[in-house]
Amino acid sequence: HQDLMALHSYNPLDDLYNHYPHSLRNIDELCASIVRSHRETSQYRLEELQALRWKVFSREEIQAYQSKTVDEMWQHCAVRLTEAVQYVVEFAKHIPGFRMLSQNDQIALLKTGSMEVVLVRMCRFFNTENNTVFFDGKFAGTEVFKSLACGDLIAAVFDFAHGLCALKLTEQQLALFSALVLINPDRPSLEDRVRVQRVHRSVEVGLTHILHRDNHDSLLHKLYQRMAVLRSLCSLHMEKLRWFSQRYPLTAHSLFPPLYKELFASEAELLPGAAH
Ligand SMILES: CCS(=O)(=O)c1ccc(CNC(=O)N2CC3(CCCC3)c3nc(-c4c(OC)ncnc4C4CC4)ccc32)cc1
Repeated sequence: HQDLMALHSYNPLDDLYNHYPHSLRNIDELCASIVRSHRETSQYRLEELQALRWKVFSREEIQAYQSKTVDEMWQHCAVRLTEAVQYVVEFAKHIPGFRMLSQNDQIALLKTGSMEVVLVRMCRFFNTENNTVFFDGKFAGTEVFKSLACGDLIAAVFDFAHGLCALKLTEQQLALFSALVLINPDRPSLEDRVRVQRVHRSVEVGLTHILHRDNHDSLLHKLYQRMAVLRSLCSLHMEKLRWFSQRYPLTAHSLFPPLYKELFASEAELLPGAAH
């Protein structure tokens, strides 16, 4: 019976605790710095969003959005997205190990990862009761984005936000999950994949540590499923972006400097210095 009990209560992290107590301190420090960085770069505080929770757009305001032309609405959204991406870049810079990567690897991770983290963060300002997302100062339903002519993409974004909200992640879990999404060793064109793998692994141990401490080990598997959905969402988005850029080359060229150049030219910097 005793063995059974021992077996039942076995947890891989116990090894970590017992054999490498010093690394436990490191894990706590790692988690603390990622959580601190998330809090300082989250763009909106949860209390602010809570206060605005029922501030939705009026019929007139929705009309105004819907009467924008396709490229006007894309431009408008691009400004909002670019703003959100800047906060994610700041978040990335404070993840222990991220700054040690080469400049090119930092850009390669941010090129695709920053959009994914924007989508992960969206669950912080998503109201599942009326299916609205905080956008442009109020909570918007899918109808606000009608003139983007990307109904399937917007529906997928809302579904993703719903799914992530359902997991009821704490800010700490969200911070570690965001870092895990960003530090992805499978990104294309990485120079030093092994180094990225090492940083990814440390963040993964941090997330496992947090989930174990919160007695929510089952969440890790669900978070990995969410990451797969995230990747498909972002490739759908890239498809739309290519379609949009072919149809409205001038807008795309003037408006999406960082991503446009990255999509259609050589390496352009996505880090804040170049984006302004
Ligand atoms: C990265 C800088 S860049 O390289 O210059 C760049 C790259 C791409 C684009 C065009 N895509 C775009 O604008 N998108 C796409 C998506 C919906 C699919 C994935 C995220 C999205 N979302 C929002 C958004 C929100 O942005 C902060 N906040 C709340 N809601 C929403 C909308 C419900 C989705 C607002 C714009 C927006 C623009 C600029």
